[in-house]
Amino acid sequence: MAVEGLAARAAAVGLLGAVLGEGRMLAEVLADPQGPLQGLPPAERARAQRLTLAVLRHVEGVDRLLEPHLRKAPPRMVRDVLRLAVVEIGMGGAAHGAVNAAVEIVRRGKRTGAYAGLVNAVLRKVPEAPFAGMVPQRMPRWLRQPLVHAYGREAVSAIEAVQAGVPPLDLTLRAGAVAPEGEMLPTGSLRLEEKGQVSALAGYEAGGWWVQDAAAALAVRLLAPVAGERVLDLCSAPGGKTLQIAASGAQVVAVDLSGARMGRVRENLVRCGLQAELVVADALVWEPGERFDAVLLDAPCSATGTIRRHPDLPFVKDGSEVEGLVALQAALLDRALGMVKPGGRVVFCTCSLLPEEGEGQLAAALARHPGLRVERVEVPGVDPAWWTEAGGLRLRPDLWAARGGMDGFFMARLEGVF
Ligand SMILES: C[S@@+](CC[C@H](N)C(=O)[O-])C[C@H]1O[C@@H](n2cnc3c(N)ncnc32)[C@H](O)[C@@H]1O
Repeated sequence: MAVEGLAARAAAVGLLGAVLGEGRMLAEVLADPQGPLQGLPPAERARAQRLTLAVLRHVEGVDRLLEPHLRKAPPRMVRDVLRLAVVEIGMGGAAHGAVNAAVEIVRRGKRTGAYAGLVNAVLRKVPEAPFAGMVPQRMPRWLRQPLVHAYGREAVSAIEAVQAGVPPLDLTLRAGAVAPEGEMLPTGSLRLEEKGQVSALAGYEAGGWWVQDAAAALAVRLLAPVAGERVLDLCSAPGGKTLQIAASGAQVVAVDLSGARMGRVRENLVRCGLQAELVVADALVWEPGERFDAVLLDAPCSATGTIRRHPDLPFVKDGSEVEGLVALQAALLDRALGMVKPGGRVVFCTCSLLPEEGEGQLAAALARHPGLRVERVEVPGVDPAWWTEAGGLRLRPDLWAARGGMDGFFMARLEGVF
């Protein structure tokens, strides 16, 4: 019997195995030509990816629901098949289609055929609306604990509730851009609920907009580049902020360590008809040969502010990289401060929720550089409550929760004598 959507579901199970079983980041698996998506047409690839993300957003609750029906732990692949079917039903999919596909995938598996009956029996016991009353998935302890300490239990639960949902798609627009229908956010980003294929959206070819989370778009607003200025974009790939700076009319020099990621900056610039000088280099050693009017440093970080878009992160990372990242961010910030003209400004930002990669970095930089000061400038649409006492912007997924939230970021504008 042919089961509709079997290939996409089987691929989703493969993706889940790579993330949950092998600890690989989803982006890396998706880009792997030998990965589970190989040979699938674009629509099926998109479906497999959508299903995988949905499962990763609900693993904890779904496992709790399955637990009473499993006398002993089934093989990992069988568990992922069960998780996928429950999530599909939870998302409103037809139960019979999800169950048939689950049974078929297990039946066809090399060592799982004997579990087909169990899968069928367990899934028949799943309630019609399995997500009802399900507690949002908690972040892992290494991350949750410092966040509870920084923001309180209630805020962390609110962050987790936002992370359980499918995030909207935010676009950054150039003046006069042809853009799809959406909600204009107070900060100027356009928010779409219904996404489909990005390249099929109105105005994509014309290049008047690009995808960038509303929170991410605020870093360049804080930098406020103006036409004719020389602006350095350190750690620039894949280039959302490079495009934004270039669109202001400033001359951008964009630096990134990764040649492959810089390729994406180039593609984005071409599509949008914008220009920037691209340099593939290590910002820790690169010498610009000039000083800039303004510098943006979007430093590498734990990316813990982006879990709603990357729900694989909590399953793959264990926090062990954070200490090294904090040291790297401080070193990059000192480099950035040395590349700006007297009287210029530096914006430091990270897409992290961890204070040590944000508020802590700011405090440490002020202690290292007594001539440095934090400038709190007017950014349209920014709620005054988002500013920290020290003058940084702390953005969290639970801000604008009813609208779908925003990525977690910390950003601060530094001026003075460096
Ligand atoms: C948070 S991402 C930047 C996102 C980018 N600014 C944007 O808006 O699309 C951090 C980037 O830092 C780059 N990076 C990491 N270490 C670096 C270094 N030592 N020098 C230059 N770039 C580095 C990474 O390759 C990565 O592309």
